[in-house]
Amino acid sequence: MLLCRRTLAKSSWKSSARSLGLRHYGVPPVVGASDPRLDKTVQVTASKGVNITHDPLLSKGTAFSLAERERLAIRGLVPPRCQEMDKQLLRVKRNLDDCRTPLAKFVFLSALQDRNETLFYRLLINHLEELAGIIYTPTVGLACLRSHSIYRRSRGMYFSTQDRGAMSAMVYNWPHDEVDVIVVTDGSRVLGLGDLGANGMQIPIGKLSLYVAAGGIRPRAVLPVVLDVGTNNESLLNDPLYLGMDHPRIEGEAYYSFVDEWITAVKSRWPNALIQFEDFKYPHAYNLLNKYRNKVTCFNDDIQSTSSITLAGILAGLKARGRKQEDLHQERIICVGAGSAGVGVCEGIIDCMVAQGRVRSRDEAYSQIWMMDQHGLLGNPALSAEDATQQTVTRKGERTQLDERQQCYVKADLPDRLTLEEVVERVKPTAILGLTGIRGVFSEKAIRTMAKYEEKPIVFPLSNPDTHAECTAEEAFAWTDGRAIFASGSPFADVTLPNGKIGRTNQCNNSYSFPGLGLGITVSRANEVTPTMFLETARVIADMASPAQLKEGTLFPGVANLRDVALAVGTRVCEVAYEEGVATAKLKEGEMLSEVVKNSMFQPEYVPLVHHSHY
Ligand SMILES: NC(=O)C1=CN([C@@H]2O[C@H](COP(=O)(O)OP(=O)(O)OC[C@H]3O[C@@H](n4cnc5c(N)ncnc54)[C@H](OP(=O)(O)O)[C@@H]3O)[C@@H](O)[C@H]2O)C=CC1
Ligand SMILES: CC(=O)C(=O)O
Ligand SMILES: [Mg+2]
Repeated sequence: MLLCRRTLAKSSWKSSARSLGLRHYGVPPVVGASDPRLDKTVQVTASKGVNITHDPLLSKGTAFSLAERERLAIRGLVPPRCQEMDKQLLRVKRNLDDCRTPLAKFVFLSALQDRNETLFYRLLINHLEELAGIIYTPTVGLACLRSHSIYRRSRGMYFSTQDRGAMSAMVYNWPHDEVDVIVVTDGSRVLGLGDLGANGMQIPIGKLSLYVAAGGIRPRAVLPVVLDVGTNNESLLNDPLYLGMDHPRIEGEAYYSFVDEWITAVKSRWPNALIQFEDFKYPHAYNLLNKYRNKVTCFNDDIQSTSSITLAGILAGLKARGRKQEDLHQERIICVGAGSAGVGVCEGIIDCMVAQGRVRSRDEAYSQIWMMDQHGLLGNPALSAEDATQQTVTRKGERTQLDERQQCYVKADLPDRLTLEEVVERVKPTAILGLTGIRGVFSEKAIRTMAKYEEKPIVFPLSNPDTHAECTAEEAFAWTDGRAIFASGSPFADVTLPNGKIGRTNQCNNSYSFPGLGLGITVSRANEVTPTMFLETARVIADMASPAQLKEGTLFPGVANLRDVALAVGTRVCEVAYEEGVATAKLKEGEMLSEVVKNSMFQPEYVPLVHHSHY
């Protein structure tokens, strides 16, 4: 049907709209309207012509119908044949498969996202398992390292030290009034790759792509942000192509007041937006979380959603061993890494032990976790001097003062700075977690010793990307005679064991938790992110694997099912928001929360585009 723009009266357009099966033709919705369900029916736009074909949120590439081409003034601007999404998917997948390297695939997918987000997200959802490893860890790590070389087009917003005093005006440069989720980094600890300054932008972009693909947040309602406070990375500072500020990081009061100006600016324009702090180095990560957690809707991904998924992995691991989740307090856990993620993960485990009511005090829960940093065990310095058996290597540099969070884990009965091998021999752990960013920290000797005492040791090298994992899957299975319950931060392939059986690998990454958390918080419009939300996220995910999967060592649904995981988590988080009185969205009488959450999830489909003058 060809609709002629010039002769189409408003009333006749409405009847034509009805015949096209459009549901929202009554009250003109605005672009980016607050009800996400509007996006599924008809999209109203003030744009025309190339402003549509060049807008990744509006473009359909070759799929504009003749009627749309006519009424939106794009006749002749695209090839004549109207080719629907199935053919487009065929084309982009073939082109993607032709890319020789993961980084080339990353660049290809970024370009697709920049010209047609609907197609990008459909492709991503259809091939989530394969493509998550490109837009997210491990390839996103390489993209961050090379970001200044592969730069094509800007996405998201940068706020830098030259923008002091201007941020409250700058937020209005963003073209969308509705922002549901902001992921912000200062690039100070990007995965396990260290300080990458403004190159860190690829992390918020990748996280938000998963917020959309898995969590069903609308693409137009996400905002990736870099706070460019400088970098201490000499090689970037000396690189003429580097795109960030060319000075060392600001610290102290200058740093915190910079972040404060940004938070104030963001909240003045988008008071309901969820802010996810990402890849901030320790202790800034904790300081910012503690400063803002009761003032704005925010959480720290590395601290809190990592704790949810790691706790889920341990709880599922207990079931895989034939134990109960309530046996958590009997686990002896070594956590190698005492930074944001290590401390955050352990706090989640402690919270769970306390919530399960199986420990008499929080201190009793702390006694089940042995924490290590690069200097070794957090132990008792007075005992180190006396301990004759201690083989502690001479370690360079002094440990800076442990803060009150880390102090909780100090073991008074063990010498300070014991090596991993020494700790394993003395503690006989049942589980070991790696959150160091350092490849090879789990030594063969340590894991073999662990496997002497525990039939099914939980071995979780959680650092990203894969090149920075504390051990590989092959190593973990080889050193435990195939008995390890294994999960890593970045994906590792299953391992064929010498006896022909398969050593199952799991990806234990916060990508299992943050999309659902964001979904539940967005739908409920929670004004606070509560500790229960993280505990319940863990519980929901821990219960997802079937007994048969657990028996063979599979702890979670595969990455291909991230959308189902996010729906389950999002529904529970939404319920918690109402139960705890932090939800501000009104529910209609008789509405089922699970249906509300499900229906709110963005689906990448082409919807009819309507120019607003037609209303
Ligand atoms: N799987 C997932 O979902 C997630 C994984 N991570 C990964 O966790 C890692 C750490 O992140 P984060 O905690 O934020 O980083 P931080 O920099 O805050 O902490 C790193 C910690 O590792 C310790 N460390 C460094 N080298 C060694 C070593 N050789 N032996 C023992 N400990 C060591 C550091 O000790 P010291 O203080 O003495 O230097 C520090 O305590 C990153 O690689 C990240 O990718 C993070 C979040 C989520
Ligand atoms: C996964 C993640 O957030 C990290 O490695 O930092
Ligand atoms: Mg992170």
